[in-house]
Amino acid sequence: MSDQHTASIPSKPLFQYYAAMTWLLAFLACLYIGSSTFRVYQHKRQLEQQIAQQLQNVALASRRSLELQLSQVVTTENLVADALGDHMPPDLASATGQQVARLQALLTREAAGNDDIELLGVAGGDGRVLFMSNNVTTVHEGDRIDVSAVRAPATQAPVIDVYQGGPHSAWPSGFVVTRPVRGADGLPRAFVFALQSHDAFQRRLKEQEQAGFSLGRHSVVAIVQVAGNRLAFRYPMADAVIGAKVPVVERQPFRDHPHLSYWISPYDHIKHLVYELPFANGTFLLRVEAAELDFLAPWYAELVFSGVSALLLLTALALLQRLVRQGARQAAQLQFDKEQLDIGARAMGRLIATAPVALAHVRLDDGLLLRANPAFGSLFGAMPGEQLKVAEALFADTAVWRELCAGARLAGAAEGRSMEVTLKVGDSTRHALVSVAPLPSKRDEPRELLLSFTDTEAQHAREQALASIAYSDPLTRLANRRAFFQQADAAFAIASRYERPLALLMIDLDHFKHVNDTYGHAAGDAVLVRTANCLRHSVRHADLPARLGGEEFVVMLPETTLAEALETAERIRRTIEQSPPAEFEGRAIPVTASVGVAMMHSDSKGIESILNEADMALYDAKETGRNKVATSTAARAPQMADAAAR
Ligand SMILES: Nc1nc2c(ncn2[C@@H]2O[C@H](COP(=O)(O)OP(=O)(O)OP(=O)(O)O)[C@@H](O)[C@H]2O)c(=O)[nH]1
Repeated sequence: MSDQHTASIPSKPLFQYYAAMTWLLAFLACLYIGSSTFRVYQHKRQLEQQIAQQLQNVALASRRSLELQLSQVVTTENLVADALGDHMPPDLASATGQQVARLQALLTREAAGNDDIELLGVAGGDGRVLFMSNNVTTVHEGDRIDVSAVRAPATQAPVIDVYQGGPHSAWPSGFVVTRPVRGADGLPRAFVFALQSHDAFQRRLKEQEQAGFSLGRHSVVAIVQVAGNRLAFRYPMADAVIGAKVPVVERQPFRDHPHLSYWISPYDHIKHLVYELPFANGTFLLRVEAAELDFLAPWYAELVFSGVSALLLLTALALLQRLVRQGARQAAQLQFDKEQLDIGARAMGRLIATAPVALAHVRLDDGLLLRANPAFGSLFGAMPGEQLKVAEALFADTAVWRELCAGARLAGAAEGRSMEVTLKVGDSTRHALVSVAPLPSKRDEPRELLLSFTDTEAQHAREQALASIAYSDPLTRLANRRAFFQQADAAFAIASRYERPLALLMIDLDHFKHVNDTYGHAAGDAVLVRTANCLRHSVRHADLPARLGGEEFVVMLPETTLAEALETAERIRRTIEQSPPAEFEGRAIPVTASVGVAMMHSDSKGIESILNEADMALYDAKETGRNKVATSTAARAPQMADAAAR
């Protein structure tokens, strides 16, 4: 009757495997984050390098552009010399009108023929603008250009510089090339200057781009001049934000590129990627629009981001670990409980298998035997699988089975019901104590029962023996005095309640003392036994013969009239007298008996009183000759006789 435990519980080592897998995943995640951070860092450095290289190319392109203009200026210088001829005045301010007109015409023609040049002009020895190739609203005669760098006698090379508009000019500054025109004494008499046009600069950038320079979606849009830490100058196309008004407060140089750096404005926190171009008159910056350069955020920001991600991931993994550990603990507990249950189930199974009590698991509906232990098999010789219905197969009275089931249903699962029953075992019967307990069910109504059969046959036999000792006369096996009074009192109660007739016969052997004296006590006992047998055979099944003591016998006759009682008494007397006598040592011992008859009547107080009356009638029988039947006085009374006759 053992049960199979089939629940699948993960084993502890499996959870340890899960835990190890989680840690491995955590390690791999950290490795991935670390490597990706490193790759981002590497990528960033590559980008920086690329951009620095490209911006350097732009700077070089600008220089080349200016050098080109320089050659133009050289040409122009010759033209100036040609225009002035040998009559170059010490100061151009004193040039003749013809010379000025000719010079102006030459400058205009040169400027018109050169796309790179916005303006060609001539300044006097003090740097004041005297002539210009064309009239532009932003440059005026009288504006001053800085010629200090080219004034020195040794300086022959043209100076590339930035022109800043004069005090009255809103002319946006630009790259300017200045070249001294020296007199025979080597001193500069005038300065020829050329201003690179904005278009030209853009064109140069484009050429550079076509030649391989590319910043993807980013482009150089402004050249600004920086004085100290302030933006002091801007190229015409610089946007409004990058103006003299916006201070640059933070500058982050690129590690491996000293000319390349981020400039961070507090105004909008935009990073401006700049390449610094050193010139004589200040530092010029090539600026790249930075709004789209966020991907160039410092590498440590990426690291922090990755670190936070890793931290979150590790926290999640730690939580997962905890859950896994809890699960493992619970699983271990479950495993332990399961093992305990298994041990309990095995012990219970062994107990059931070796129990001397027959146990059976039975379906309540039809009493079909489902399972049973070996003791059941040895008691009943039947086992499950034989379609055994216990009600019909085992119970001598199927009503008892129904009563047991009803009791078990009422009692519920906690209790059971026990009953002493008579069971069918093969062809015979056996007494057993049957306990019925309903098995717990998910539904309210129990569907199965657990039966235990305790064989009480031996006990029953013992009880029967004890009862026999307690209630029967050991010599004659007739009911003794106690048994007689117990049953006679009950019969008296029923007869008086329903006014039914009840008769008592008192029988006493005649001269029994003589028998004892003559043949011995053992012979007397044999006579008593024979007398008891005579009584047994002379009365009905419903009558009660008993030995009250000595040679004194009594017979109770329920539902018996006086006439019937007298007839029975006479039959007894005759039987004792006429049936074969008891023998002792080959000698017959003839005996006779006297019988007193009494009837229950309206004044009867109980069995004792009727017995007294029978005893008195017996006395009469003895007194009047023995071996005869006598009736009590009360029974002989006419009214009593009538009643008894009814
Ligand atoms: N053998 C034997 N004798 C018993 C037993 N019980 C009583 N007796 C004897 O029965 C005799 C009864 O004798 P009495 O009461 O004097 O009566 P009786 O001799 O039968 O004379 P009547 O009754 O007047 O005819 C006594 O001798 C008792 O000892 C018994 O169990 N066995």
